[in-house]
Amino acid sequence: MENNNILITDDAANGKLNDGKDATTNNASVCGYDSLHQLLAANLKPHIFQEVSRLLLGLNCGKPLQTISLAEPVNSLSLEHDFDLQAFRFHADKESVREPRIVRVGLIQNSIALPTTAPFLDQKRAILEKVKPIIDAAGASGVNILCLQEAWMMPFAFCTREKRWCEFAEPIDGESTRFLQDLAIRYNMVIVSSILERDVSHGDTLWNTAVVIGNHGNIIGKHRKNHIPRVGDFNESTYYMEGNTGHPVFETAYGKIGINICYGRHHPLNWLAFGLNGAEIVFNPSATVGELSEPMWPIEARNAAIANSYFVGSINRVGTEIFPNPFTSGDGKPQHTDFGHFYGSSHFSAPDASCTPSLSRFRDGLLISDMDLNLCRQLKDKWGFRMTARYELYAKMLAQYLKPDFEPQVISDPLLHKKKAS
Ligand SMILES: NC(=O)NCCC(=O)O
Repeated sequence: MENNNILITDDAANGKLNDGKDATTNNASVCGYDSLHQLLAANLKPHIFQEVSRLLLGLNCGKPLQTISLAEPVNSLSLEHDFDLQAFRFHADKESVREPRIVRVGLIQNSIALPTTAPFLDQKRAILEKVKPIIDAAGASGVNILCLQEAWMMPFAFCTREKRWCEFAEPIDGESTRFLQDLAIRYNMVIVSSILERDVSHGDTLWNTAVVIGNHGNIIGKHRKNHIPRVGDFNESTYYMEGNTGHPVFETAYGKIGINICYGRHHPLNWLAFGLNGAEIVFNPSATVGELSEPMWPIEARNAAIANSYFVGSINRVGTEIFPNPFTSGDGKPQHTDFGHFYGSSHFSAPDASCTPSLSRFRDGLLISDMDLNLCRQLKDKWGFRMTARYELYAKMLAQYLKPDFEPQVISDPLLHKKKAS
């Protein structure tokens, strides 16, 4: 079947793709492919694919995003431990006053390692063990800043509402932080680790927290998730409250970073606040499922990067996690034992509207990107979003809106009421 110069085979139209892969071989795949990008690359003629990529991924400094080839042992690690590995480079224009500020950033997505019925300590240790070779690959690639997915050290059990999963919580300097501190020192790498935190100084309170570990293994600080979801099976408010750390930006050896944890990505003001505090890269460690959010996933982060003139690193976990006891979603539908499929698809977005292809929808993965942080200011100079933002207008509007006697500014068509009256 030939359609406007795009090759769509009859097999593809019927669910079989033209390399013989069956669209149904892996439910979590994109018609048999790891990602939409791979599906398009394999099924479009090269010149069509180039044009589709220009529109889908944008251009960086007027060109398609460059890939980077990584030296051994990185490729061997990815083969041996079966994780997706991709690497790209975002350029900025050459400036005459400032030197380029190139930083290598990594994102890791992973599934859990043992069934959720295994003893909790075994589950956590197995995840740490599984993620270690991926961190080693990041370290061997010279990654400067690495971010892991939301609550990477445990199954995302917050769908169950069962309190026993609280046992996975750790203090800021707990087991998983200590594990990462050693790796941060070994690889001279900043690591952002999103954990279920137990705040022992405040009555054993729980938080959803990102710990920022410096490249000398020191704990630079923490940020607690600002917006807690109450959607679908995301029953996180049963476990922890809205964060109390504001919108900190951490000045690290490699750049200024912020962390907008998962559901916070739906809140443009949350993204804005990290930008106002000077972030150059904002990470979005997430845990979200296909049915709920997949069409939103590539849009929100990219929009945040554009609107706030910074880079965004989006990370989502992978796999389907089955829990021992069934639960319902309060929607009259049958009870079930899983959240749905965590669709991975981690990627980077840049302030110039370009973005990388996504990692696999169903495999563990490491995404690496070099980024010249000079691009942030170059985009501020070009588009002037900060200058033209009219913050004073919105500060006034929000101050009004927060008052109990707020009245929406609506100007009704007088004819509307006349018609209603007659
Ligand atoms: N972990 C989390 O906040 N998930 C909420 C669902 C979503 O934001 O897609």
